[in-house]
Order: sequence, then structure tokens, then C-alpha cells
Amino acid sequence: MAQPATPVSPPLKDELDIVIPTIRNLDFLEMWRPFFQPYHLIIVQDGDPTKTIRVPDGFDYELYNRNDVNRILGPKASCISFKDSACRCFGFLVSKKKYIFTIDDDCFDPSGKEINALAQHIHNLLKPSTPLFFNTLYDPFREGADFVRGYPFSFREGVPTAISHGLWLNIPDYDAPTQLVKPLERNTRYVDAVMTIPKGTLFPMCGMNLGFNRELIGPAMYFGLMGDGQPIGRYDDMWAGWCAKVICDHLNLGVKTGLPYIWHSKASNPFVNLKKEYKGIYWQEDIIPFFQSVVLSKECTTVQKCYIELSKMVKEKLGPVDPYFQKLGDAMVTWIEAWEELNPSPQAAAAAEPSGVKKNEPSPKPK
Ligand SMILES: O=c1ccn([C@@H]2O[C@H](COP(=O)(O)OP(=O)(O)O[C@H]3O[C@@H](CO)[C@H](O)[C@H]3O)[C@@H](O)[C@H]2O)c(=O)[nH]1
Ligand SMILES: [Mn+2]
Repeated sequence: MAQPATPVSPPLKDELDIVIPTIRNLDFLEMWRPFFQPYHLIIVQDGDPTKTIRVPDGFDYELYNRNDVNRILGPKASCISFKDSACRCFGFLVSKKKYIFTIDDDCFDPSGKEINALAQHIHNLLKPSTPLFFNTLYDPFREGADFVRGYPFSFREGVPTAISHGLWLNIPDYDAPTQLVKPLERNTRYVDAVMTIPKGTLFPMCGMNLGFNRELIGPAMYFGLMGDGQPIGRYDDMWAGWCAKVICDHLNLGVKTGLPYIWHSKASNPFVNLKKEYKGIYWQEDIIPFFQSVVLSKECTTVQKCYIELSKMVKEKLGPVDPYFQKLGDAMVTWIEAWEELNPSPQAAAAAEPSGVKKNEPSPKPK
């Protein structure tokens, strides 16, 4: 008699957290239920902490609001943005898992595709990247593809993948000026490809549909100071992407972009976005040459060391552009201090007195 098939556990079920920044309800989870329910969610509630965010039944989650951020981080909470989706990086900080998938609450599964976004990110992250030599048949580790003729065999092992950057159907992640001149444009083009971003090349990282290996690159995934009290918004993910990419290049780690797509449903207000973005639109003409010029020293053998060295460069080279970069450079250091406090190395954890008090307890779940 045929043996009953052993149920296949969802990939990385106990090694991956899903981080969601939100100011809305989380009904979007109903569409993702078949794919997300097996995983632990970390919900970062932005804005008014007295507002109750209801999470659909059946999900395993922890929810943090601004009061929790302040309680857990104390003065270091100053590095976590308020009233901006950048707050999501607090979820990266408190997670204890090896992998993170972060998604916005207005992103849905583009129906009819044979693989869901989370599974595709996991595939991207578990397979090597090829930043040293471009494969013209795209991802060589994908079923039905391989390295093409002329691809050096000494490069074919690839490097570990740190980041998997997904894309968006319907509302594309355009900046405000583009949104304003093309208000009706929708992205209908589904490009069935995953590519490694070549070493030495920067890219505009969008936080809407993003996976990463927290152990490889977590300390660099600081979504920079935005929102309340800050002169700029909607550059949080861009900043993290530029910092992470130069560090990935230095540490021989890979960044992929392409599949998976999500269906992005809400177009945020282009006029509001313009107010948030406008300084960034001209500052980035200085920011990008800065990141292109970054050379990290050989003593930078860990992400934390790279990040601290980068923070000093930010203050020195971009400080003259605007005092904001002095503040951002300091916030980068605070972020690393917070990271190391909440994620002590095994040696540091062993040396620390067992306090018995778990500091990063989330808010109690609504009854
Ligand atoms: O103050 C806020 C505003 C929003 N959120 C949560 O963050 C995400 C994104 O919000 P939204 O979909 O309204 O904004 P988009 O313009 O589409 O966001 C994308 O553009 C970039 C903005 O930096 C970023 O890559 C994407 O997030 C939702 O989950 C909101 O609930 C918030 O937490 N705080
Ligand atoms: Mn959105």
C-alpha cells in the first residue's frame, strides 16, 4: 500500500521572519495566507501607538508600536524613523532569524504566476550570485538555464547571495516627478528573469518587496532617518541599498534583482511624495558619486566594521552637502550600537550577566 506522502515543510519555515511596516489594517494578509501563515510575522506599527492594528486570526506574529521601540531601545530609538515606512528596519533589528522578507501592506500576489513572491525570494537567496562576470542567460542557477559559453569556470561557483530585490506590477516604484507626469502609467510588463547586479554597480533598492540574508548583511540594512522631524522622506530604502551594495561588493556578497513581482495596489500621493523627496532628488547627484568613490579598508572584515567606516565617510564627505548627513552618520553608528545590543555576538552574550529580563518584548496582542 502506498505510504502517505510526508507533508513538505515550507522552505525556511523556522529561519525566516516576514517584516511588515503598517499604518493600515492588515487585511492584505488574507490573500497571502496560503504562503505566509507558516511563517512568523514582525509587524512594525507606525504612527499613533494608541491605534489598534487588527491582525487576521491564524497568524503567528509579534507587533511593535512606537512605545515599544522607545522602551526597547531607550535613547537609541532616535535612529528609528517615525511616520515613515523606514520604521520597518526595527523589525530587522529585533528578529532572531537568518532571513528576512519585508513587504508593504498594499502589495498583493500577482495571480496566475506559478511561484509566490516569498518562495522566489527564498530561491534567490539560497542560490549563489554572479557579480564578477555577467551571465547573458541571466540566473544560471535557475531550472533550465546555465552559464553560457565563454563564462570563466573559475567564476562559476558564484558568491553567497545577500539581497533579493523583487519588482512590482501595476503601480511601479516611480519617484514623485515621474508619478506627476505619468499619473496613469501602470507596469504591465512581467519580465521572467533574475539578474545579479554586477560588482561596482549601484542600484535603487525599493523596500516594498525585498528579501535578505540577515546574517550576511543585516547590520547594513538600516533604513535611513526619514519622516517626522527629518528634511527628507522616501529615501530610506535607497540609502540602505547604496550602503549595502558597497559593503556587499567589499565582502564579495551578491545582490539579485528581478523576480518575484508583487501587485502594488496603492499609488501614494505624488504631491506629498514630492515634498518628501525633493531634497533627495538633487542631493543624490552628490550621494551617488560618493558611494561610487567608496573604498573600504582591508581591516573592514565584518559588516559592522564596514558600516562604521562608511558612517565616518558619510559625515566627512556628505556633511558639507547638508547638516542632515552629520545626523545620518551619527544615526548609522547608533543603529550599529542597537544592533549589537540586541544581537550580541556569542562571545559578548556569554560574557553578559544573564539579566533574566527579556528587553525586547513586543506589545501584548489585542484581546
Ligand atoms: O508613515 C507611514 C506611511 C506608510 N507606512 C507603511 O509603509 C508601507 C508603504 O506605504 P505606502 O504604500 O503608502 O507608500 P509607497 O510610496 O507605496 O511606499 C513605497 O515607496 C517607498 C517609500 O519609502 C518604499 O520603498 C515603499 O514603502 C505600507 O506598508 C504603509 O502601511 C508606514 O509604516 N508609515
Ligand atoms: Mn505602496
